[in-house]
Amino acid sequence: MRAAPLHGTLYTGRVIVTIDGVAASGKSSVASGVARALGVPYVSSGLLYRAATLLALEAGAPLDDARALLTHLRAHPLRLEALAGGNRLWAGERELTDELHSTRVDQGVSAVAALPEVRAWVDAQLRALPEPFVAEGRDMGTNVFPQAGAKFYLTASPRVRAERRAQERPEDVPAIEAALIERDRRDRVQSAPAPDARVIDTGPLSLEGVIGTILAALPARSA
Ligand SMILES: Nc1ncnc2c1ncn2[C@@H]1O[C@H](COP(=O)(O)OP(=O)(O)OP(=O)(O)O)[C@@H](O)[C@H]1O
Ligand SMILES: Nc1ccn([C@H]2C[C@H](O)[C@@H](COP(=O)(O)O)O2)c(=O)n1
Repeated sequence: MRAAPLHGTLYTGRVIVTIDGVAASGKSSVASGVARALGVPYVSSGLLYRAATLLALEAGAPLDDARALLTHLRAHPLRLEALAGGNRLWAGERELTDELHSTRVDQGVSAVAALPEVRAWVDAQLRALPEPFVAEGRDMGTNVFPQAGAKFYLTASPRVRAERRAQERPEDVPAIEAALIERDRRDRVQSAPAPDARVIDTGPLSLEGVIGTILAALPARSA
């Protein structure tokens, strides 16, 4: 992996790197590694959709009721703390981060993310963040930051992704694989590579290998 100083001057300006991809393709791990190497924060957009879903579930609000969800979000403002080492998500003084990757949030989040009003709300939070940063999600390179200096899109087969995720969760590989395929299907509308994104199949690569591939592909000067 390249050392941070190589990109130190490049990423002090208004530069955004986007890393999109399918569920569990390694977006947040890779974005964190790239951000650390560049000495900038990374931004996990999925956490905002996950937090909106958790609050709706807790309030017993229907996940397809955009008006109720937005009213709730305005009453309970969320704050994304974007750091290179990891992102944290707060609702007022309460930290939600550790509750955002539960199975029930996984199952509900695609319905919430399908609502245009919620997407507009999330996009506004993201566009208000100070540059530079590495942004990961589904539509960072296509919709939210089309002006980004460098764009990547991560893929891997559902089986590979499920095997990786099974190392983190006490569920069996076929059940995780089926859930990933279903979430990919539900997120398909907003999850496509930008025409100018480099697509990376992470299947044959280690985490360090993917991070190194991205660092090596960054333009020498893109500000
Ligand atoms: N290239 C890789 N080689 C091996 N393991 C990897 C690789 N990329 C990611 N992983 C592992 O796969 C798991 C999923 O990665 P991660 O959580 O970063 O994916 P994600 O795309 O952000 O997931 P989600 O879409 O659910 O938010 C983690 O355990 C991570 O360490
Ligand atoms: N830019 C984004 C980011 C996320 N989503 C949706 C789709 C995912 O199922 C969900 C959780 O994201 P993850 O943590 O898996 O990255 O949020 C989206 O539609 N657009």
